[in-house]
Amino acid sequence: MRPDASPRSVLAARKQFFQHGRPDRPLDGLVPEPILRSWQRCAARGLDNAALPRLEPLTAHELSAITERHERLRRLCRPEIESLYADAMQTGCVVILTDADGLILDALGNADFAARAAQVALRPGVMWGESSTGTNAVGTALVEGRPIAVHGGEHYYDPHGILSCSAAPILDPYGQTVGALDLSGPAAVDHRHALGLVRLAVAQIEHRFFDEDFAGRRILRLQADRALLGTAREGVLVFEEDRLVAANRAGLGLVGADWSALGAARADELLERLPRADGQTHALRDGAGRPLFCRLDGPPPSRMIGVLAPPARREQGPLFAPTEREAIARAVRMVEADVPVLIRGETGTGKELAAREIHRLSTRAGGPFVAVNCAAVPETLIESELFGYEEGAFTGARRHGRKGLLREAQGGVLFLDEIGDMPLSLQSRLLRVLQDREVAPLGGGRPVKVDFALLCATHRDLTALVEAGSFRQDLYFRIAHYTVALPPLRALPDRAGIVRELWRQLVDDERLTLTEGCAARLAGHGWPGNFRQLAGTLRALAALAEPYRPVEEAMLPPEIGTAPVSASPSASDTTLDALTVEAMRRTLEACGGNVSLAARRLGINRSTLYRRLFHA
Ligand SMILES: Nc1ncnc2c1ncn2[C@@H]1O[C@H](COP(=O)(O)OP(=O)(O)OP(=O)(O)O)[C@@H](O)[C@H]1O
Repeated sequence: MRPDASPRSVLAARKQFFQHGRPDRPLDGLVPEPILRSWQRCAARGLDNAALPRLEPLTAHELSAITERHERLRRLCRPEIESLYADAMQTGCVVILTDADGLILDALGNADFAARAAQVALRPGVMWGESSTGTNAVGTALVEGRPIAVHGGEHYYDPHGILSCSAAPILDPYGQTVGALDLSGPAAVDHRHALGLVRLAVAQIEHRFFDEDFAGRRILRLQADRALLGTAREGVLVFEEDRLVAANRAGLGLVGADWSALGAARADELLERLPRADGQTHALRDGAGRPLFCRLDGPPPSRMIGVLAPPARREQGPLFAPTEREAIARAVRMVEADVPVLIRGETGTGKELAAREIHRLSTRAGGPFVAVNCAAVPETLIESELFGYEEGAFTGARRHGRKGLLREAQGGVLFLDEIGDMPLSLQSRLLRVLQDREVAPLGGGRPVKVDFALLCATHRDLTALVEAGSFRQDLYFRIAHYTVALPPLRALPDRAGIVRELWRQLVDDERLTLTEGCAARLAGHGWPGNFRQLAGTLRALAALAEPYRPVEEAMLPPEIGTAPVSASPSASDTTLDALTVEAMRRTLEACGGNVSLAARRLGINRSTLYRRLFHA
């Protein structure tokens, strides 16, 4: 128990506040100010302290969807949770991580106390926001926006008097609250170091956000105490084109600024100068003349001031989860052994990208990759396209005939996309080619030996097509020896991570970023069009975004992420469409009507841009 608020004074305060019904009267310092403010907020909401709080725990399914949305937060917090866990085990506590609303995502720690804590619903899936659960460390820290300890009777609800809790909000580098970390134990035990431990852990977690989001960028680390530079207690400020774009609380405090300085304050308004980016400690003064120790990490000076550094080369390439990567690696071995591979997955799940990846990783990488979309080529042309023809084979045939795509894939990979749409007659011809390993062009030419690896893809259920008689069973057996099944985006773990990584890959401007909340909402959406649809939306958001103003949830169509993750296309798709067209218009305007330039910026074809804007 904290020395400055004895159980007796808290009891007296409760009596005065709850029994004598004097919520507006100061309690003469019987409880700390933030606790009194919180009691007053709760009383104003009509919460009854003597009753049990109304709890509506999430179902296991809902909880798992929400924890998945917060995968990045959980990942970045894991090392601190684990080290606090060791402490919690010894002191009979639990470590708790919540989202920004106070919903418990994880609770780890001493089993005895965890069982008692569960009696007051201190467990995953339960909301500990102040408006529902009264004064408590998590909820009140989130409302007050700072670390807070709530001991025993300081909790609003009587049954929570068995708890002693210390919590601190976790902020991202843009000042957005993304969650809270809490250490809770029995009220009877003295946990005087708990708040300090939680504070330190949160400072470390917030540093980790910087390490991940701003690796290789201009990060200024600062402290008034030289010995604290390089520790979790150092301040952090990030500058872009000499303007402050991200910070932690300590960093802002040290230069006398607040969150409104982001995107607005220039380096020379906050500090006498920026030190050289040499990783050395420099002594300088802040804007008000107070001494500080600073270290600037990041790109060399010539790229630092005034000029936006050219974007660092990003890690490109498809995003596949470990399971799919393993399936692709096995597919490569199949290809080496001349076994055809079938790639299955809904539209936009990356079937063609997977096929290209298999080609890239195989010993056929030096050979061609020939892709044919069996659904897109007219039935009348597909035979000649694939098998080629001799000169004069039919009216309109090219003078010297045509080799055909099967022969063009010689030494490489032939990728037959939408194989389920291949006409039956051609299926027989393809089967013969696969058996004989030779192609006879239309018009009676001599058969030619072919050597290609076959990859096929489909979003359809080929076995159902076989049963319906529209797909040959023998061809099915021939092409489906080994199958790579690509899951829909909504079934993948760490979708927030995927959203961020795809954003990094698609948006060639590091000044444009997404807030945590925005990434989480995007991650929670169902995306019936999978990666293709998500990529389109991210491009649209990027076109609407402003430098140094992270894209916030408010910029998303309201339906995104609020509907449960489901397979069915939702009404949001029409809004997404509108958002896309709006983004196209704005980009075209920004490019002075230059369609080619606008299309390049959006990463789409000119023809697509024309079609969407002028023939909508
Ligand atoms: N794993 C991935 N990582 C990154 N981007 C992806 C991934 N999968 C798909 N995409 C994006 O989605 C677009 C569509 O991918 P792709 O054509 O490979 O999908 P598909 O499953 O073959 O689609 P369809 O069935 O409609 O032909 C790509 O251009 C790319 O922008």
